[in-house]
Order: sequence, then C-alpha cells, then structure tokens
Amino acid sequence: MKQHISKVAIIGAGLVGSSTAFSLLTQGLCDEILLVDRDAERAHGEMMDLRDGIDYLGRNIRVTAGGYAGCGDADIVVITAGPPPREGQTRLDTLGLSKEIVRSIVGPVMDAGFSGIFLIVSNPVDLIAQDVWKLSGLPKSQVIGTGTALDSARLKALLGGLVGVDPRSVHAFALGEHGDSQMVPWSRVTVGGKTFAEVLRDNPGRFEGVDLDRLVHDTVQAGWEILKRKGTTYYGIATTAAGIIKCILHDENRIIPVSTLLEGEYGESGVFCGVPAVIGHGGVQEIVRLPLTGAEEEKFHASCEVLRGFVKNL
Ligand SMILES: NC(=O)C1=CN([C@@H]2O[C@H](COP(=O)(O)OP(=O)(O)OC[C@H]3O[C@@H](n4cnc5c(N)ncnc54)[C@H](O)[C@@H]3O)[C@@H](O)[C@H]2O)C=CC1
Ligand SMILES: CC(=O)C(=O)O
Repeated sequence: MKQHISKVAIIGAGLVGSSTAFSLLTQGLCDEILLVDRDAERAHGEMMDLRDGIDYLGRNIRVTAGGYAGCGDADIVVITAGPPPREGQTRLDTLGLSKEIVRSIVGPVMDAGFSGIFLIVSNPVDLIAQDVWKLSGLPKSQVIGTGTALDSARLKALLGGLVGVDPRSVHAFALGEHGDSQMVPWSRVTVGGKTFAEVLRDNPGRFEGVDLDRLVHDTVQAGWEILKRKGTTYYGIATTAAGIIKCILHDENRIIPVSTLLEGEYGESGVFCGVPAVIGHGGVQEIVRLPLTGAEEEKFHASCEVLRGFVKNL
C-alpha cells in the first residue's frame, strides 16, 4: 500500500512563512512543504535556501515553490500572507489589507480541491480565521487560528521565570483576542499541580508585590517589546505554528489555546477567539470548557465583544 505523504502548503513566504517552513524542516515534521507567494521569486529564493540545508537534516523533506494548484493535496494550508503591524498600529488596524489578501487566497486554494485544515496566522488572526471559515465553507473544526497559543507561551515563560521552573511545568492560558483585550483566568493557572494562588501564598516573602494585572500587561506587550527592537516578530509564532501542525499531523490530541468558532461554549456564539482546544488529526476535536470565576467571565466576554464589533464587517 502507498504510504501517505504529509504535505504542508504555506501561503506567504515572508518572515513568518519562511520561518515556519524552517521550523517544520529542522524538526522533520512533514514530508513535503510547498511555498506560495504573490512574489514568486521570493518563494523560489526561500525554497532554494531551505533546500540547501537538507543534507544536514535527519531525513529528506521535499521543498517546492509554486502556485495554488499544488494546494489540492495538502493536509494543511497555512496562511501567513499579510502586513505585519507596524509600531503604533494594533493588529486590528491591519484587518482591511489582510482581509483583501486572504480573499485572494482562499478561492484558488479551494478551487484546487483542498479539503484539509487551514491554519491561519495572518493578523488580526481571530477575524481572519473567521473570514477563511466563512469563505472556504469548510467545517469549523478544519479552520484554526493560532489565536492565543503564542500569548499563552509568552505567559508561561513569564510565570516560569518568576517561579523559577521550566515553563512547560506551568499550565496557563491567555484567552480571547490575540490582541490587547486578551485575558488570563488566574483561577485556572497551575504550577506543578499547585494553583498559582497557592504558589504565591506558600512563598509570601518571595512573591510579595506580584501584580497579576502587570503580568497580563507584560504578556500582551511581549510582541510589541520585540517589535520595538527588531521591527517585527517571527520565530515565536513560527515555532507555535509548527507545534500546532505537529499536533494535527501526528494526531496528538494536545490541548492548545487556538482561535476557533464558539457555539455556546463560554456563553458566546458566532465569534472566533482563543480558547483551549484538543488538536488532533481532524483539527479542533473539542473545545475545553474551563470553569471561570464571575470576574474572569466578564473579561472574557469583553474580549469577545471587541472581536464581535469587527465580525459584522467581514
Ligand atoms: N498570529 C500571530 O501570533 C502572529 C501573526 N503574524 C502575522 O503574520 C503575517 C505575516 O507577517 P510577516 O511574515 O512578518 O510579513 P512579511 O511581509 O515578511 O511577509 C508577508 C508575505 O505575504 C506575501 N503576500 C502578500 N499578499 C499576498 C497574496 N495576496 N498572496 C500571496 N502572498 C502574499 C508577501 O509577498 C510577503 O512575502 C502578518 O499578518 C503578521 O501580523 C506575525 C507574528 C505573530
Ligand atoms: C505580531 C504578533 O501578533 C505577535 O508577535 O504577537
């Protein structure tokens, strides 16, 4: 029997797209990578550069550059085309241009016979994922935005540093918009099985003055701090996207906060936003419903409300 060749198509071979390809390649996460870009020369150049390292990888991975026809048999199409926000802009400010770009992409991908999973990275990621879901006609499980996966990783790194443990021993989620209105349900944060409140209570001297609002602020600002120094961000999101792709291709059923359509979960409907979800072969297998306190619910709804204000214009 012929073995399945896992194929990831990346639309937008800019900094995020090419870094995602590099991450997939160096981790050996798929068999084939296709790069598509409006700037065909750029995609071709990235393909050539990526191919140059193949001799030093654990195995051969096919890297190509081309048009949308090659998306038909892809397992995953990753959309990273779009203008990164500039200093002084919010991600929401890039909606107009990103929307136009994404609309020129989804039709040709679907026309190629694509029936796999869209992973949306382009900002504002929640709204672009919602638009792709609407345009593609695919089931909601098959359209995933990276959502607050990156913010949650940033939060875990902050908390791990504060407590002095590996961030992977911290369980914490940023929820809502991948943007300024995101929130953190502190009642659900645990470190090695202890709630964060217990960690603070058991070490009063050490954690005196820890300000939860400040930690949320620093999580939200993390991207801007990078942008201030190097103009844009790409390695963090590329590794995050590759992590989600790994969950899908390897059917890991790992829980990651991604942007997905809410249909009553968390008391919200009709909006894509970041919530923990089980990610496996079919995409979003299940949304994990975290019990939130009343105050946390209010903050979550406020974030959804920000997004809803834009959904009607999609
Ligand atoms: N979700 C997240 O956490 C993050 C999202 N991003 C987003 O990723 C996107 C890409 O950022 P960068 O790679 O830094 O930008 P970039 O400018 O380096 O690359 C964008 C690429 O898209 C291509 N492109 C533009 N219009 C196209 C079209 N109609 N069809 C095909 N390709 C097209 C461009 O030619 C360019 O190569 C932005 O929307 C940015 O905000 C960036 C970091 C984190
Ligand atoms: C640019 C962006 O969305 C981020 O780094 O969070």
